[in-house]
Amino acid sequence: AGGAVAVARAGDEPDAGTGAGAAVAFHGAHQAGIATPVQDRLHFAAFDVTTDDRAEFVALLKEWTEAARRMTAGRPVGEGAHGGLPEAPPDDTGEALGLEPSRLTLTIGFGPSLFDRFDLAGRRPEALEELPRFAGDNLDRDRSGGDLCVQACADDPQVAVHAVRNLARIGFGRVVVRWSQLGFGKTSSTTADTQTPRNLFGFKDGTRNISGTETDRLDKHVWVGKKDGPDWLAGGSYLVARRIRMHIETWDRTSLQEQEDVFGRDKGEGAPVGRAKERDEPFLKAMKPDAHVRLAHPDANAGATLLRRGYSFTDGTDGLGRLDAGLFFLAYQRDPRTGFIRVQRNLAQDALNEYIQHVGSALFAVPPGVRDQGDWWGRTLFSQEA
Ligand SMILES: C=CC1=C(C)c2cc3[nH]c(cc4nc(cc5[nH]c(cc1n2)c(C)c5CCC(=O)O)C(CCC(=O)O)=C4C)c(C)c3C=C
Ligand SMILES: [Fe+2]
Repeated sequence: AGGAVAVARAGDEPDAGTGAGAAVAFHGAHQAGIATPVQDRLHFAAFDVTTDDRAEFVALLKEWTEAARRMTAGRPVGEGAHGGLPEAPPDDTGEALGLEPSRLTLTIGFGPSLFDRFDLAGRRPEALEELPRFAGDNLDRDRSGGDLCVQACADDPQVAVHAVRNLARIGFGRVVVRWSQLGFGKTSSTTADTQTPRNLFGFKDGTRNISGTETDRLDKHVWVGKKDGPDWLAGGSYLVARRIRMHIETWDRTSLQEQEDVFGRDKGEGAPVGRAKERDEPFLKAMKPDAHVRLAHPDANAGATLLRRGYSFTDGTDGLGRLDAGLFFLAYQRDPRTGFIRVQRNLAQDALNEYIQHVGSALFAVPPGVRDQGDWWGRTLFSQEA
Protein backbone atom coordinates (compact mmCIF):
# COMPACT_ATOMS: atom_id res chain seq x y z
CA ALA A 1 0.00 0.00 0.00
CA GLY A 2 2.92 2.30 0.79
CA GLY A 3 4.23 1.95 -2.75
CA ALA A 4 0.87 2.77 -4.26
CA VAL A 5 0.47 5.86 -2.13
CA ALA A 6 3.96 7.10 -2.97
CA VAL A 7 3.24 6.76 -6.66
CA ALA A 8 -0.15 8.45 -6.42
CA ARG A 9 1.50 11.48 -4.81
CA ALA A 10 4.20 11.63 -7.43
CA GLY A 11 1.66 12.28 -10.21
CA ASP A 12 1.06 10.44 -13.45
CA GLU A 13 4.63 9.60 -14.42
CA PRO A 14 5.98 7.15 -11.85
CA ASP A 15 9.69 6.48 -12.11
CA ALA A 16 10.67 3.10 -13.45
CA GLY A 17 11.38 1.28 -10.24
CA THR A 18 13.63 -1.63 -9.55
CA GLY A 19 12.15 -2.92 -6.28
CA ALA A 20 9.49 -5.65 -6.54
CA GLY A 21 6.74 -3.28 -5.37
CA ALA A 22 7.67 -0.26 -7.52
CA ALA A 23 5.80 1.21 -10.48
CA VAL A 24 7.08 1.06 -14.07
CA ALA A 25 6.45 4.13 -16.24
CA PHE A 26 3.51 3.58 -18.61
CA HIS A 27 4.36 6.38 -21.08
CA GLY A 28 7.31 6.15 -23.48
CA ALA A 29 8.49 5.65 -27.06
CA HIS A 30 8.04 1.89 -26.71
CA GLN A 31 5.44 -0.02 -24.70
CA ALA A 32 6.58 -1.21 -21.31
CA GLY A 33 6.73 -4.98 -20.84
CA ILE A 34 9.18 -5.69 -23.67
CA ALA A 35 12.63 -4.36 -22.72
CA THR A 36 11.46 -3.90 -19.10
CA PRO A 37 13.26 -6.19 -16.60
CA VAL A 38 11.14 -9.35 -16.48
CA GLN A 39 8.67 -9.59 -13.59
CA ASP A 40 7.90 -12.83 -11.73
CA ARG A 41 4.34 -13.48 -12.95
CA LEU A 42 2.30 -13.35 -16.13
CA HIS A 43 -1.35 -13.19 -17.07
CA PHE A 44 -1.71 -13.18 -20.83
CA ALA A 45 -5.09 -12.86 -22.58
CA ALA A 46 -6.08 -12.99 -26.26
CA PHE A 47 -9.38 -11.30 -27.16
CA ASP A 48 -11.77 -11.43 -30.09
CA VAL A 49 -13.68 -8.32 -31.14
CA THR A 50 -17.47 -8.60 -30.97
CA THR A 51 -18.47 -5.14 -32.22
CA ASP A 52 -18.62 -4.02 -35.88
CA ASP A 53 -18.60 -0.38 -34.86
CA ARG A 54 -15.17 1.20 -35.32
CA ALA A 55 -15.99 4.18 -33.06
CA GLU A 56 -17.04 1.78 -30.31
CA PHE A 57 -13.75 -0.12 -30.62
CA VAL A 58 -11.67 3.09 -30.59
CA ALA A 59 -13.58 4.21 -27.48
CA LEU A 60 -12.62 0.91 -25.86
CA LEU A 61 -8.93 1.42 -26.67
CA LYS A 62 -9.10 4.84 -25.02
CA GLU A 63 -10.86 3.47 -21.94
CA TRP A 64 -8.33 0.63 -21.72
CA THR A 65 -5.44 3.08 -21.95
CA GLU A 66 -6.76 5.16 -19.07
CA ALA A 67 -7.39 2.06 -16.96
CA ALA A 68 -3.89 0.74 -17.76
CA ARG A 69 -2.36 4.11 -16.89
CA ARG A 70 -4.02 3.96 -13.47
CA MET A 71 -3.43 0.30 -12.68
CA THR A 72 0.28 0.39 -13.59
CA ALA A 73 0.63 3.32 -11.16
CA GLY A 74 -1.03 1.24 -8.42
CA ARG A 75 -4.39 3.02 -8.61
CA PRO A 76 -7.83 1.47 -8.96
CA VAL A 77 -9.84 1.82 -12.18
CA GLY A 78 -12.20 4.83 -12.45
CA GLU A 79 -13.81 5.85 -9.16
CA GLY A 80 -12.46 2.76 -7.43
CA ALA A 81 -13.91 -0.32 -5.78
CA HIS A 82 -16.09 1.25 -3.09
CA GLY A 83 -17.67 4.50 -1.99
CA GLY A 84 -19.55 5.07 -5.24
CA LEU A 85 -23.25 4.73 -6.09
CA PRO A 86 -24.71 1.83 -4.09
CA GLU A 87 -27.07 1.03 -7.00
CA ALA A 88 -24.23 0.49 -9.53
CA PRO A 89 -21.36 -2.00 -9.70
CA PRO A 90 -18.08 -0.37 -8.67
CA ASP A 91 -15.65 0.72 -11.42
CA ASP A 92 -12.88 -1.48 -10.01
CA THR A 93 -13.26 -5.10 -8.92
CA GLY A 94 -11.23 -4.48 -5.75
CA GLU A 95 -8.85 -7.41 -5.35
CA ALA A 96 -5.74 -5.25 -5.83
CA LEU A 97 -6.72 -2.70 -3.15
CA GLY A 98 -3.85 -2.30 -0.72
CA LEU A 99 -1.38 -4.05 -3.01
CA GLU A 100 1.66 -2.26 -4.42
CA PRO A 101 2.05 -1.55 -8.17
CA SER A 102 4.34 -4.62 -8.23
CA ARG A 103 6.09 -3.42 -11.43
CA LEU A 104 2.89 -4.12 -13.37
CA THR A 105 3.27 -3.63 -17.12
CA LEU A 106 0.45 -3.93 -19.65
CA THR A 107 1.37 -4.48 -23.29
CA ILE A 108 -1.16 -4.59 -26.13
CA GLY A 109 -0.85 -6.32 -29.52
CA PHE A 110 -3.03 -6.60 -32.65
CA GLY A 111 -3.53 -9.98 -34.40
CA PRO A 112 -3.82 -10.52 -38.18
CA SER A 113 -7.59 -11.13 -37.95
CA LEU A 114 -8.19 -7.62 -36.53
CA PHE A 115 -7.27 -6.24 -39.95
CA ASP A 116 -10.24 -8.02 -41.58
CA ARG A 117 -12.41 -5.55 -39.64
CA PHE A 118 -12.95 -1.80 -39.46
CA ASP A 119 -11.59 -1.13 -43.02
CA LEU A 120 -8.08 -1.89 -41.78
CA ALA A 121 -7.09 -4.29 -44.60
CA GLY A 122 -4.77 -1.73 -46.24
CA ARG A 123 -2.96 -1.09 -42.97
CA ARG A 124 -2.02 -4.68 -42.16
CA PRO A 125 1.79 -5.10 -42.08
CA GLU A 126 3.07 -7.62 -44.65
CA ALA A 127 4.83 -9.53 -41.89
CA LEU A 128 1.58 -9.92 -39.88
CA GLU A 129 0.30 -13.18 -41.35
CA GLU A 130 -0.81 -16.32 -39.52
CA LEU A 131 2.32 -18.28 -38.65
CA PRO A 132 3.03 -21.22 -40.99
CA ARG A 133 2.63 -24.79 -39.80
CA PHE A 134 5.87 -26.13 -38.31
CA ALA A 135 7.01 -29.77 -38.07
CA GLY A 136 5.56 -31.36 -34.93
CA ASP A 137 2.90 -28.70 -34.30
CA ASN A 138 -0.22 -30.02 -32.57
CA LEU A 139 -2.11 -26.77 -32.20
CA ASP A 140 -5.35 -26.37 -30.30
CA ARG A 141 -7.52 -23.71 -31.99
CA ASP A 142 -8.96 -22.76 -28.61
CA ARG A 143 -5.49 -21.80 -27.43
CA SER A 144 -4.44 -20.01 -30.63
CA GLY A 145 -4.97 -16.74 -32.51
CA GLY A 146 -6.93 -13.70 -31.37
CA ASP A 147 -7.80 -10.23 -32.71
CA LEU A 148 -5.76 -8.60 -29.97
CA CYS A 149 -3.82 -9.49 -26.86
CA VAL A 150 -2.83 -8.03 -23.52
CA GLN A 151 0.32 -9.19 -21.75
CA ALA A 152 0.18 -8.36 -18.03
CA CYS A 153 3.41 -8.90 -16.09
CA ALA A 154 3.85 -8.15 -12.37
CA ASP A 155 5.72 -9.40 -9.34
CA ASP A 156 2.41 -10.15 -7.59
CA PRO A 157 0.10 -12.61 -9.43
CA GLN A 158 -3.00 -10.95 -7.99
CA VAL A 159 -1.97 -7.61 -9.52
CA ALA A 160 -1.54 -9.19 -12.98
CA VAL A 161 -4.84 -11.08 -12.76
CA HIS A 162 -6.66 -7.98 -11.49
CA ALA A 163 -5.41 -5.99 -14.48
CA VAL A 164 -6.58 -8.47 -17.13
CA ARG A 165 -9.88 -9.05 -15.34
CA ASN A 166 -10.64 -5.33 -15.23
CA LEU A 167 -9.73 -4.81 -18.89
CA ALA A 168 -12.00 -7.74 -19.84
CA ARG A 169 -14.76 -6.23 -17.74
CA ILE A 170 -14.43 -2.82 -19.40
CA GLY A 171 -14.50 -4.60 -22.78
CA PHE A 172 -17.85 -6.32 -22.16
CA GLY A 173 -20.02 -6.13 -25.32
CA ARG A 174 -17.05 -5.06 -27.47
CA VAL A 175 -14.44 -7.79 -26.94
CA VAL A 176 -14.47 -11.24 -25.40
CA VAL A 177 -11.59 -13.30 -24.00
CA ARG A 178 -10.67 -16.01 -26.54
CA TRP A 179 -8.01 -17.75 -24.41
CA SER A 180 -5.70 -16.84 -21.57
CA GLN A 181 -2.56 -18.11 -19.89
CA LEU A 182 -1.11 -17.75 -16.41
CA GLY A 183 2.66 -18.01 -16.03
CA PHE A 184 5.16 -18.19 -13.20
CA GLY A 185 8.92 -18.59 -12.85
CA LYS A 186 10.06 -16.36 -15.69
CA THR A 187 12.25 -18.43 -18.01
CA SER A 188 14.17 -15.59 -19.56
CA SER A 189 15.89 -12.66 -18.01
CA THR A 190 16.24 -9.30 -19.76
CA THR A 191 18.77 -8.06 -17.23
CA ALA A 192 22.35 -9.17 -17.71
CA ASP A 193 23.40 -8.79 -14.08
CA THR A 194 20.78 -10.98 -12.37
CA GLN A 195 20.85 -14.73 -11.81
CA THR A 196 19.54 -16.58 -14.86
CA PRO A 197 16.20 -18.28 -14.11
CA ARG A 198 15.68 -22.02 -14.72
CA ASN A 199 12.95 -23.67 -16.80
CA LEU A 200 10.93 -26.76 -15.79
CA PHE A 201 13.65 -29.04 -17.25
CA GLY A 202 15.97 -27.55 -14.62
CA PHE A 203 18.27 -25.69 -17.04
CA LYS A 204 19.25 -22.03 -16.93
CA ASP A 205 17.16 -20.29 -19.59
CA GLY A 206 17.78 -16.84 -21.00
CA THR A 207 21.58 -16.77 -20.72
CA ARG A 208 22.06 -15.36 -24.21
CA ASN A 209 18.93 -13.23 -24.28
CA ILE A 210 18.94 -9.57 -25.36
CA SER A 211 19.18 -7.38 -22.29
CA GLY A 212 16.81 -4.41 -21.87
CA THR A 213 19.78 -2.03 -21.64
CA GLU A 214 21.35 -3.06 -24.97
CA THR A 215 19.77 -0.27 -27.01
CA ASP A 216 21.74 -1.02 -30.20
CA ARG A 217 20.67 -4.67 -30.22
CA LEU A 218 17.09 -3.70 -29.39
CA ASP A 219 17.07 -1.30 -32.37
CA LYS A 220 18.57 -3.95 -34.61
CA HIS A 221 16.49 -6.96 -33.58
CA VAL A 222 13.37 -5.89 -31.64
CA TRP A 223 11.95 -2.47 -32.55
CA VAL A 224 10.28 -1.95 -35.94
CA GLY A 225 12.20 0.86 -37.67
CA LYS A 226 10.76 3.82 -39.57
CA LYS A 227 11.88 2.32 -42.89
CA ASP A 228 10.50 -1.15 -42.14
CA GLY A 229 6.89 -0.05 -42.60
CA PRO A 230 4.09 0.46 -42.02
CA ASP A 231 4.48 3.93 -40.43
CA TRP A 232 1.99 3.25 -37.65
CA LEU A 233 4.13 0.38 -36.31
CA ALA A 234 7.45 2.29 -36.05
CA GLY A 235 8.73 1.95 -32.50
CA GLY A 236 6.63 -1.18 -32.03
CA SER A 237 7.51 -4.86 -32.39
CA TYR A 238 6.06 -8.29 -33.23
CA LEU A 239 5.14 -10.77 -30.51
CA VAL A 240 5.08 -14.54 -31.05
CA ALA A 241 3.27 -16.53 -28.34
CA ARG A 242 3.57 -20.35 -28.26
CA ARG A 243 2.18 -22.65 -25.60
CA ILE A 244 4.75 -25.46 -25.47
CA ARG A 245 3.90 -28.59 -23.51
CA MET A 246 6.96 -30.11 -21.81
CA HIS A 247 6.81 -33.87 -21.14
CA ILE A 248 8.44 -33.59 -17.78
CA GLU A 249 7.83 -37.20 -16.67
CA THR A 250 9.76 -38.49 -19.71
CA TRP A 251 12.49 -35.89 -19.16
CA ASP A 252 12.83 -36.88 -15.50
CA ARG A 253 13.64 -40.47 -16.57
CA THR A 254 16.34 -39.27 -18.98
CA SER A 255 20.03 -39.50 -18.08
CA LEU A 256 21.92 -36.36 -17.14
CA GLN A 257 24.26 -36.87 -20.11
CA GLU A 258 21.34 -36.99 -22.57
CA GLN A 259 19.73 -33.92 -20.93
CA GLU A 260 22.96 -31.93 -21.31
CA ASP A 261 23.44 -33.16 -24.89
CA VAL A 262 19.91 -32.02 -25.77
CA PHE A 263 20.68 -28.41 -24.85
CA GLY A 264 24.44 -28.34 -25.49
CA ARG A 265 25.00 -26.87 -22.03
CA ASP A 266 25.70 -28.41 -18.62
CA LYS A 267 22.94 -28.50 -16.03
CA GLY A 268 24.74 -27.00 -13.03
CA GLU A 269 26.64 -23.99 -14.33
CA GLY A 270 24.84 -23.65 -17.67
CA ALA A 271 28.16 -23.49 -19.54
CA PRO A 272 28.22 -24.40 -23.25
CA VAL A 273 29.83 -27.78 -24.14
CA GLY A 274 33.60 -27.60 -23.68
CA ARG A 275 33.48 -24.29 -21.83
CA ALA A 276 33.69 -23.57 -18.08
CA LYS A 277 31.32 -20.67 -17.37
CA GLU A 278 27.71 -19.89 -18.24
CA ARG A 279 28.53 -16.72 -20.16
CA ASP A 280 31.44 -18.16 -22.14
CA GLU A 281 30.93 -17.97 -25.90
CA PRO A 282 29.32 -21.21 -27.18
CA PHE A 283 31.52 -23.34 -29.49
CA LEU A 284 28.76 -24.77 -31.67
CA LYS A 285 30.81 -27.46 -33.42
CA ALA A 286 31.61 -29.08 -30.05
CA MET A 287 27.88 -29.73 -29.52
CA LYS A 288 25.83 -32.62 -30.97
CA PRO A 289 24.48 -31.65 -34.40
CA ASP A 290 20.90 -31.66 -33.05
CA ALA A 291 21.61 -29.74 -29.80
CA HIS A 292 19.02 -27.03 -29.11
CA VAL A 293 21.53 -24.21 -28.60
CA ARG A 294 23.48 -25.16 -31.74
CA LEU A 295 20.32 -24.95 -33.87
CA ALA A 296 18.84 -21.85 -32.18
CA HIS A 297 22.05 -19.80 -32.17
CA PRO A 298 22.12 -16.72 -34.46
CA ASP A 299 25.12 -18.18 -36.36
CA ALA A 300 22.88 -21.04 -37.50
CA ASN A 301 20.04 -18.68 -38.49
CA ALA A 302 21.49 -15.89 -40.62
CA GLY A 303 21.90 -13.76 -37.49
CA ALA A 304 18.28 -14.09 -36.27
CA THR A 305 18.06 -12.88 -32.65
CA LEU A 306 14.94 -12.88 -30.47
CA LEU A 307 14.07 -11.16 -27.22
CA ARG A 308 12.63 -14.06 -25.21
CA ARG A 309 10.22 -13.32 -22.35
CA GLY A 310 8.61 -16.67 -21.59
CA TYR A 311 7.09 -18.10 -18.41
CA SER A 312 6.59 -21.61 -17.05
CA PHE A 313 3.07 -22.92 -16.56
CA THR A 314 1.38 -25.90 -14.90
CA ASP A 315 -2.32 -26.29 -15.62
CA GLY A 316 -3.37 -29.38 -13.66
CA THR A 317 -3.09 -32.90 -15.07
CA ASP A 318 -3.97 -34.41 -18.45
CA GLY A 319 -6.16 -37.29 -17.25
CA LEU A 320 -3.31 -39.78 -17.77
CA GLY A 321 -1.53 -38.91 -14.55
CA ARG A 322 0.88 -36.49 -16.19
CA LEU A 323 1.26 -32.81 -15.36
CA ASP A 324 0.03 -30.46 -18.09
CA ALA A 325 3.12 -28.29 -17.77
CA GLY A 326 5.45 -26.39 -20.02
CA LEU A 327 6.77 -23.14 -21.32
CA PHE A 328 4.59 -20.27 -22.46
CA PHE A 329 7.15 -18.98 -24.96
CA LEU A 330 6.95 -15.25 -25.71
CA ALA A 331 9.39 -13.66 -28.15
CA TYR A 332 9.61 -10.09 -29.44
CA GLN A 333 11.30 -9.28 -32.72
CA ARG A 334 11.55 -6.71 -35.48
CA ASP A 335 10.20 -9.10 -38.14
CA PRO A 336 8.77 -12.58 -37.48
CA ARG A 337 9.84 -13.84 -40.93
CA THR A 338 13.52 -13.31 -40.17
CA GLY A 339 13.01 -13.91 -36.44
CA PHE A 340 10.86 -16.68 -34.96
CA ILE A 341 9.88 -18.35 -38.26
CA ARG A 342 13.54 -18.60 -39.34
CA VAL A 343 14.64 -20.10 -36.01
CA GLN A 344 11.64 -22.40 -35.52
CA ARG A 345 12.14 -23.92 -39.00
CA ASN A 346 15.74 -24.67 -38.08
CA LEU A 347 14.55 -26.34 -34.88
CA ALA A 348 12.78 -29.07 -36.92
CA GLN A 349 15.81 -31.32 -36.22
CA ASP A 350 16.08 -30.26 -32.54
CA ALA A 351 16.79 -33.12 -30.07
CA LEU A 352 14.50 -31.24 -27.66
CA ASN A 353 11.49 -32.10 -29.86
CA GLU A 354 11.34 -35.60 -28.31
CA TYR A 355 10.39 -33.92 -25.01
CA ILE A 356 8.15 -31.01 -26.06
CA GLN A 357 5.14 -30.21 -28.26
CA HIS A 358 3.79 -26.86 -29.44
CA VAL A 359 0.05 -26.78 -28.63
CA GLY A 360 -0.90 -23.08 -28.94
CA SER A 361 0.22 -20.28 -31.24
CA ALA A 362 -0.42 -16.61 -31.97
CA LEU A 363 1.25 -13.64 -33.62
CA PHE A 364 0.59 -9.97 -32.82
CA ALA A 365 1.85 -6.60 -34.05
CA VAL A 366 2.68 -4.56 -30.96
CA PRO A 367 2.17 -0.82 -31.53
CA PRO A 368 4.62 1.81 -30.24
CA GLY A 369 4.37 3.27 -26.75
CA VAL A 370 1.72 5.65 -25.43
CA ARG A 371 3.56 8.98 -25.50
CA ASP A 372 1.72 11.05 -22.89
CA GLN A 373 -1.53 11.68 -21.05
CA GLY A 374 -3.40 12.59 -24.26
CA ASP A 375 -2.24 9.54 -26.21
CA TRP A 376 -3.90 6.11 -26.36
CA TRP A 377 -3.15 2.49 -27.35
CA GLY A 378 -3.47 2.06 -31.12
CA ARG A 379 -3.78 5.77 -31.98
CA THR A 380 -1.19 5.54 -34.76
CA LEU A 381 -3.22 2.73 -36.37
CA PHE A 382 -6.70 4.16 -35.96
CA SER A 383 -6.25 7.91 -36.33
CA GLN A 384 -5.15 9.56 -39.56
CA GLU A 385 -2.52 11.83 -38.04
CA ALA A 386 0.81 10.06 -37.28
C1 LIG B 1 12.01 -20.61 -32.01
C2 LIG B 1 12.62 -20.22 -30.92
C3 LIG B 1 12.79 -21.04 -29.70
C4 LIG B 1 11.93 -21.94 -29.10
C5 LIG B 1 10.55 -22.35 -29.56
C6 LIG B 1 12.58 -22.44 -27.93
C7 LIG B 1 12.05 -23.37 -27.04
C8 LIG B 1 12.66 -23.80 -25.87
N1 LIG B 1 13.91 -23.45 -25.39
C9 LIG B 1 14.17 -24.08 -24.20
C10 LIG B 1 15.35 -23.99 -23.42
C11 LIG B 1 16.51 -23.29 -23.75
N2 LIG B 1 16.69 -22.47 -24.85
C12 LIG B 1 17.97 -21.95 -24.84
C13 LIG B 1 18.51 -21.08 -25.77
C14 LIG B 1 17.82 -20.56 -26.86
N3 LIG B 1 16.56 -20.88 -27.32
C15 LIG B 1 16.24 -20.12 -28.41
C16 LIG B 1 15.08 -20.16 -29.15
C17 LIG B 1 13.96 -20.98 -28.89
N4 LIG B 1 13.79 -21.82 -27.84
C18 LIG B 1 17.34 -19.26 -28.64
C19 LIG B 1 17.40 -18.21 -29.74
C20 LIG B 1 18.32 -19.52 -27.70
C21 LIG B 1 19.69 -18.84 -27.58
C22 LIG B 1 20.68 -19.49 -28.50
C23 LIG B 1 22.05 -18.83 -28.36
O1 LIG B 1 22.18 -17.66 -28.76
O2 LIG B 1 22.97 -19.47 -27.85
C24 LIG B 1 18.66 -22.44 -23.67
C25 LIG B 1 20.10 -22.14 -23.28
C26 LIG B 1 20.28 -20.90 -22.46
C27 LIG B 1 19.99 -19.61 -23.16
O3 LIG B 1 20.80 -19.05 -23.87
O4 LIG B 1 18.87 -19.13 -22.98
C28 LIG B 1 17.75 -23.25 -22.99
C29 LIG B 1 17.99 -24.00 -21.69
C30 LIG B 1 13.02 -24.87 -23.91
C31 LIG B 1 12.87 -25.74 -22.67
C32 LIG B 1 12.11 -24.70 -24.93
C33 LIG B 1 10.76 -25.27 -25.11
C34 LIG B 1 10.02 -25.77 -24.16
FE1 LIG C 1 15.30 -22.29 -26.43
